[in-house]
Amino acid sequence: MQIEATGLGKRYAREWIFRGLTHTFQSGSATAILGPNGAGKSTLLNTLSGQQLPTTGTLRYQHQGHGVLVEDVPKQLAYAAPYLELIEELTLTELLHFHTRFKPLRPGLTPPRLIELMYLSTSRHKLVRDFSSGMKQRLKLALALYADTPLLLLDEPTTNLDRAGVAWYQEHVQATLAGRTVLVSSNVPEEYAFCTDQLNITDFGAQAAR
Ligand SMILES: Nc1ncnc2c1ncn2[C@@H]1O[C@H](COP(=O)(O)OP(=O)(O)OP(=O)(O)O)[C@@H](O)[C@H]1O
Repeated sequence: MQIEATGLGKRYAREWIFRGLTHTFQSGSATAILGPNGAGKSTLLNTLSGQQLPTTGTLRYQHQGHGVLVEDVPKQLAYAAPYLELIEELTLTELLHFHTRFKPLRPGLTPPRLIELMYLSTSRHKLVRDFSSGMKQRLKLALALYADTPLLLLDEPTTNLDRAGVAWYQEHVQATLAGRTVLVSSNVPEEYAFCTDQLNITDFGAQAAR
């Protein structure tokens, strides 16, 4: 999916978070959105994906040569972020069956196979509430990485992951990149080493916006 932002700006009350962003995220590209804590990376991801309205500017979306309305973007989007919750009162198997009714997995991939890919076979009947924070993060990432969507947003993807978890993320993000537009909000180089483009929010963030 291609996202074309023109003169994009976002303000909360009197505070501009970013302003004057004109940039095209090409179909099939992977872009790291960089900047210090509080610079506005998550706000930008949420604005680019149509989940928050911009204060100024316009966004246009295209997929396979056709325009996509902003209200249809959520269907085309997979998103993993620390502030997005899992349904914790379900078991892992129940959650995968429920979630994938709305956000199907890539063709040929089944929930049992996804459980194997996450190395969570022994926890398949465990309540998600009882998962460790690293297990929950691996689950959030797997649901996003292996969703059949042309747009993938990853906000601080290695939050709560140990070394093995980071290596798992790097392997599986690489395996699921092809044909997708990927945006990664990050401060950690190992999270976005695969990205071909970088956008530093401080170039059009709060400081620049004043
Ligand atoms: N709903 C909101 N209302 C008011 N201010 C907000 C809201 N959401 C975020 N902000 C402010 O916008 C600024 C940018 O926050 P944001 O979470 O986008 O930054 P970030 O770069 O993702 O930070 P971090 O790296 O710490 O996750 C912060 O000053 C934050 O307080």
